[in-house]
Amino acid sequence: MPELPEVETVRRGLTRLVGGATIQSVTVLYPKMVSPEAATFVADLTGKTIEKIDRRGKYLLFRFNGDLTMVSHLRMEGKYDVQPAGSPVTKHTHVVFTLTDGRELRYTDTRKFGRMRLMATGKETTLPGLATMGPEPTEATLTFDYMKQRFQKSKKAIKPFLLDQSNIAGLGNIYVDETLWMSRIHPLQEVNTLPDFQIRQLRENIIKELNMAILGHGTTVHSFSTAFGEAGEFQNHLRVYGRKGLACQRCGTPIEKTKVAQRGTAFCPACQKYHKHVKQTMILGLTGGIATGKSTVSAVFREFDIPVIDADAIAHSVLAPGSDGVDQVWEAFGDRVFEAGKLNRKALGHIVFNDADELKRLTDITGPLISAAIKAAVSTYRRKHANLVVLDAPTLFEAGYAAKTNEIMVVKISAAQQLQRLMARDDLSEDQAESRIKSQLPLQNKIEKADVVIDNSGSVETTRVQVVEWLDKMGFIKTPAEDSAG
Ligand SMILES: CC(C)(COP(=O)(O)OP(=O)(O)OC[C@H]1O[C@@H](n2cnc3c(N)ncnc32)[C@H](O)[C@@H]1O)[C@@H](O)C(=O)NCCC(=O)NCCS
Ligand SMILES: Nc1ncnc2c1ncn2[C@@H]1O[C@H](COP(=O)(O)OP(=O)(O)OP(=O)(O)O)[C@@H](O)[C@H]1O
Repeated sequence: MPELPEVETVRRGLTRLVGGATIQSVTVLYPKMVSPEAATFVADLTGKTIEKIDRRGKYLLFRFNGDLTMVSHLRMEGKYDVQPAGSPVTKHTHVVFTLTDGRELRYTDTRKFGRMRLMATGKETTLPGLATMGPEPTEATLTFDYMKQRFQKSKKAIKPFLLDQSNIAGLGNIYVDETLWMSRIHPLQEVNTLPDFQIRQLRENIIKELNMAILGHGTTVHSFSTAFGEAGEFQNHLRVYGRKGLACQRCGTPIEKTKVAQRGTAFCPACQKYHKHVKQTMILGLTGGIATGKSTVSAVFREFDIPVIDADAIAHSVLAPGSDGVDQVWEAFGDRVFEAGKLNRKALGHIVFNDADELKRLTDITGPLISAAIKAAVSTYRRKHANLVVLDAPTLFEAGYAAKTNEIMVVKISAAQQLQRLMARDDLSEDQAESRIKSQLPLQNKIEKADVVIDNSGSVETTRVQVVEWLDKMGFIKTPAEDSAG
């Protein structure tokens, strides 16, 4: 069934094709499809000009001169196309608008579920579907305050809640699954258990995703085509819908498919966990390539008193003198990485960053220790009711921490800058720096998985501004009034 992006794609196409065209005659081949009854429908439209085509939710609103509006809903399979007059119609063509310029605007619908209603302009807002319709998902119309007060009142599962057009206009099965995946929300999560940060994420993801889908001319998974008879392209960008059994593009876990409110529902069981109780603390994963600027970004969070869990520091502590980790490293690597009984990190680094098997041998030891320490730190901050905790981890994706976060921020710089900053900071040769960079997942790969990308190729201050903007957008910067109110 066409959702908002597909209907908007049709609206844009039709505006180009028939905006300004005048109707010479109308043939109704399936009278049940139109109202008022066919003879009046035809008489009222004859001689009228299509001044504009609007959209509200999944409804098309054809505006004619004489203050007439035709409300058209495509339902499951409805399609408009424009053909030269007299060319053969199909058995599924139900309404033909002959234009004065020798073309025909035709409506076809294999399922015959679509409807067209002609009425005085302005009256359409009283139609059952339109009268109760929720806000359009745009920056200006779908506000956080609206969502918050609406969400507080509902104990429904989020999936059917979002499909209900009276809450938010335009979403259907595909984009609900996509935006829930983007926001790490389980489709069965009760709406009133969502913390503020998830409402903000969901709001932003709905607006972003629908805009992207419009730019991609909609999604064709079944039969949708544009007014030009072409398939959409956005099906190539879907992350969960239609991907059952395939790896989650964020964490690698196979996507599952289940039924929620009678609708097929795809989700990632690792990224979209169901929570019995509200999880108030947002975990922001912060990553990038080596020396791209994670610590520089972390410093901004610390400036706002936001706790940062530093995976590198934890990695150091699990290999501290006398630790179990060091014993295990000695058993695995032997004396060659020890000097006077002390672990020689540089020597170990030299081995592991030049040989993937050796790196795996090391991370098989350090991985579980680091992971347990991160888990303990997160639990501590949750108990303290922190609103936001940053997990700064260079190997966030490689080590499998991505599914444990609510959002991922990637810090990027150009390849040349990365090499130069790494060589300068760690006093490495070009070869040494390159082999460290190569031992990590390519930066571009991380950027593709990111929810937000911080560009650190300019000054530190330019980077700071981007981080502060994110904090502000997510509601983590309190105004002085909010602060004094506690
Ligand atoms: C090999 C070790 C001893 C080298 O120590 P050294 O003091 O020279 O470097 P340091 O620990 O400060 O790491 C520097 C940078 O190397 C990169 N790096 C470290 N470990 C890895 C890894 N497993 N995979 C890819 N890159 C890594 C990161 O970008 C990190 O910021 C050390 O990096 C280590 O113990 N690595 C394994 C632990 C780990 O996976 N750490 C990452 C934390 S999530
Ligand atoms: N915007 C910037 N302009 C110039 N130099 C910068 C900028 N941001 C960071 N640097 C420098 O680049 C180097 C790497 O930055 P930083 O230490 O923040 O990276 P990192 O991603 O935390 O590194 P690692 O992967 O080792 O943890 C440092 O020497 C830092 O001072």
